Amino acid sequence: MPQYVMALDLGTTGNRAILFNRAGDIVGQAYKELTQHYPQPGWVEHDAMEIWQDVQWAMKTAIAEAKISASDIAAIGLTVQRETCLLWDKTTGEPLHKAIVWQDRRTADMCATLADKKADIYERSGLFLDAYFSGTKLRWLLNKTQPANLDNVLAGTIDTWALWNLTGGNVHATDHSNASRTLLMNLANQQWDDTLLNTFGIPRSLLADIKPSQGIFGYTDPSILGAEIPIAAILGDQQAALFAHGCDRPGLLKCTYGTGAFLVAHSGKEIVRSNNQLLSTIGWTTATDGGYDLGYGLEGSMFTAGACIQWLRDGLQIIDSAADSEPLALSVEDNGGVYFVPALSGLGAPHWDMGARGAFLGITRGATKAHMVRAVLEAIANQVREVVTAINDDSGTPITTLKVDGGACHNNFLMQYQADVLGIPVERPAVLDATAQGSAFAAGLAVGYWDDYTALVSSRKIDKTFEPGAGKAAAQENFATWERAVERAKGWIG
Ligand SMILES: Nc1ncnc2c1ncn2[C@@H]1O[C@H](COP(=O)(O)OP(=O)(O)O)[C@@H](O)[C@H]1O
Ligand SMILES: O=P(O)(O)OC[C@H](O)CO
Repeated sequence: MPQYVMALDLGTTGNRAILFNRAGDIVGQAYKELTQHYPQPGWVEHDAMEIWQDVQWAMKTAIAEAKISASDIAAIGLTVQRETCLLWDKTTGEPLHKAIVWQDRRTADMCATLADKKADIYERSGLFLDAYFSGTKLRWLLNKTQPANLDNVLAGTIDTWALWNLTGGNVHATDHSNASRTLLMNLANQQWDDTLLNTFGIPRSLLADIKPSQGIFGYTDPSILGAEIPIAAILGDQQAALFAHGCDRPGLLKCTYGTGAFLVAHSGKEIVRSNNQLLSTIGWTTATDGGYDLGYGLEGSMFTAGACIQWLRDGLQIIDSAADSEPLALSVEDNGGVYFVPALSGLGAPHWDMGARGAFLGITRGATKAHMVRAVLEAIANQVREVVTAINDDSGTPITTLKVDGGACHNNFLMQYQADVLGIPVERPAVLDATAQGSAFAAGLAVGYWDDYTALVSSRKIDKTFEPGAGKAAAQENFATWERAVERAKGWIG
């Protein structure tokens, strides 16, 4: 009997495969960072072939590390960076162009031309008219590549691309949580919406079938791993983390600090609309005999979190590794008056300003790289505070603890400052890969490998709870000054 569940976590920064045993422990994993392409300012692309090659490498390496065989795997859960999308030729399997990443701003002008449709788009999709989402990206790709024969073309987000390849080109599908990020799905009936398809000029024939997040999507082609393994869950990575944290009802929320930071609250079985510029989205859906169960979410999407740290490492080259940011930030008493606005891809929630750009303010002759690194880490937490304030206002019940996960949560300085600036405890789990864990849990539950969701998520261990401490007053002051810096950076372009 198969003894493991595999998660495939295809994030913006990198792709990983993780094997979980029945106790929910990790028994093998493999990770490869993904090449980021920046062909022009504000543009970000991924090579979809590189993603698929890295997925195959990660699966095989994790299996080898765990010393198991593919037939020991009961199910695969797939979770992905959302909104990033591509077109490919189904006869050759070749992408027509690099995938356009969610952070990419190239379609900001296209969004401006659709401004009169903004209210209708929000009403139908729950999303704002912003270059972040897939709708305008797919239109840009069609304009650019001008496919001669649309019958041979398929479109998809990264889950759809990976699923199509995993199944040997047999299944062209996505799940409700990923589809809800495209600007093309009607949030109320969970189908592709003809008016939205018209607005963005996307032929329906290019799009994947939308299926429940938890349920069988297909089986791996035996030529890949030597076994036919069911792909039994697909979720957007933020929704997968929501699932892992046990946030399955209103009042429960989490924040994931990966490339971006995403605060998502479960909002129940009805669509909840925000008064504070948060998105309405799908949490996840679960296949049932006659259809599916459905849960919605409210989301504050912050485009740049760990990505700022990657930029300090690769762009400015003032740190050697992401982990170096912690001792550097702690090497100075405070930020020395330096503030950073993390608008490297514009600003998401709660500002939704595609024209904002990143900024350092308050630099004097005494500023050092330690002050700048500290300012960047503080900025990541300050933007989370803005979104927590928005969620608190929408729900009317202030949150009392923040559950967190994601790569940047390794940073103790960031977590402590987050607790200080929020004035509430921040709870960090032992397994920070909650996105992978959530997709594994969802897949394992779908095939009966596990049978009790509540028991499973309750068995997760907490690594550390960061309580607001001596830095609380200073953090509150910092936040007030930082808000002024944000105002200066808004509307910089256009
Ligand atoms: N110790 C650290 N301090 C701050 N940021 C970190 C640290 N370790 C990793 N990161 C950041 O976390 C991000 C990777 O996290 P991950 O959850 O894997 O992201 P994704 O799912 O977006 O690929 C990178 O952007 C990296 O810069
Ligand atoms: O790659 P991540 O984990 O930062 O997540 C990306 C989001 O899904 C974008 O919406």
